[in-house]
Amino acid sequence: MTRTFTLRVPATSANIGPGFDVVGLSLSLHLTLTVVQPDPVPNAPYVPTILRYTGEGAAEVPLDAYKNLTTRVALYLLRCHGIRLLPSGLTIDVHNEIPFGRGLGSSGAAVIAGVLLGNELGKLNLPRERLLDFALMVERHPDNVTAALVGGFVGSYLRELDSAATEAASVPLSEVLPEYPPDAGEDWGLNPPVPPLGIGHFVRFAWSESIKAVAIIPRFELSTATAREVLPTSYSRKDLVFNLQRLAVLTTALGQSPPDPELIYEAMKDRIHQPYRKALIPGLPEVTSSITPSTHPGLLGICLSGAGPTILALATHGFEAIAEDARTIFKEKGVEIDWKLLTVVGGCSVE
Ligand SMILES: Nc1ncnc2c1ncn2[C@@H]1O[C@H](COP(=O)(O)OP(=O)(O)O)[C@@H](O)[C@H]1O
Ligand SMILES: N[C@@H](CCOP(=O)(O)O)C(=O)O
Repeated sequence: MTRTFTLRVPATSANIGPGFDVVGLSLSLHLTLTVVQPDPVPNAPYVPTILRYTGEGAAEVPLDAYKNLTTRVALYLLRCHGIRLLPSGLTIDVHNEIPFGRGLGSSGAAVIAGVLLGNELGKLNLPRERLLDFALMVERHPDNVTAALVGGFVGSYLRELDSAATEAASVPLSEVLPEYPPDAGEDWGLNPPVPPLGIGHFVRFAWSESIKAVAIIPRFELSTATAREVLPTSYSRKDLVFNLQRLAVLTTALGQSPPDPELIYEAMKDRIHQPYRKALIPGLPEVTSSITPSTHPGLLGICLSGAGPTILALATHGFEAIAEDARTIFKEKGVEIDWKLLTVVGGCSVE
């Protein structure tokens, strides 16, 4: 019997100021895949996957299943379980609400969609902790993928691995997700790098229902890879302590009702990544320093979303004033924006 299922994965905002590569928040924009898997017909020729795509990124995303990030991740999972190809005759309709390269976790969502897809197609029944291991072999910082997988306000760390496991987890991405032609020989896909067990660990923090997220989204893309290249490889003790102090407070402060703007605004400041990324995002320091709880009642805190260029303002009210004033500041720097009022949502689903 033909099988149809739907995968839904939320957008995420990583870091929330001081929690670089540590915390993430799942937000109400989704990547949705509707998958139709026909019954296998014995001895019939292999029918390649049809991938259709609407919404954000539709003009640029590859529709070849061997080039598209989501289907490549699904294939990686399948290859690790002895299945060399996607099932014959598969049709995947993708609708995407998450803008590409804006710091809202589009690639993390695509990777989580890929592990869910592989898990379903291969009937692997892997628990979500194991799905996270596979996702982490592709997206190597845990903040986005963990929040997209489990939902809510999430903190995560990568376990210290022994030297063999470290080596296994450090293989180049090109070996995890090789691009290859659909007519590759019978030997293709044997011995993919299987992830070590239990790479990522996470915990969900409380989240105050009254807090909404204003995503102020510049109309330009900034790849996460580029925004990571500008970061230093070491930091001063002063800057590390600055972030650790704030992160410790923030993880509890955002779950309190009513949330305290005095505490949160300061706790969302960062010295580990935002100062280095300002050269890539004209207007970033001006927006984050001039929109404050005293100038904008309802604002709790403001930070770069993920690697940017989106700015995330957490607030209980006054959303439009926050976003329109950010628009004015960005405009002075020659940057046009769109903004969206988002809520914190649950993690991915399979139906
Ligand atoms: N739904 C998707 N399907 C396929 N590829 C995707 C999808 N979403 C994102 N990507 C890939 O990820 C890239 C963006 O990733 P990245 O630079 O990490 O930015 P982001 O902050 O949006 O995650 C896109 O340019 C595209 O190559
Ligand atoms: N911690 C990462 C988060 C990247 O998030 P994205 O949504 O921009 O992919 C970083 O800051 O580099």
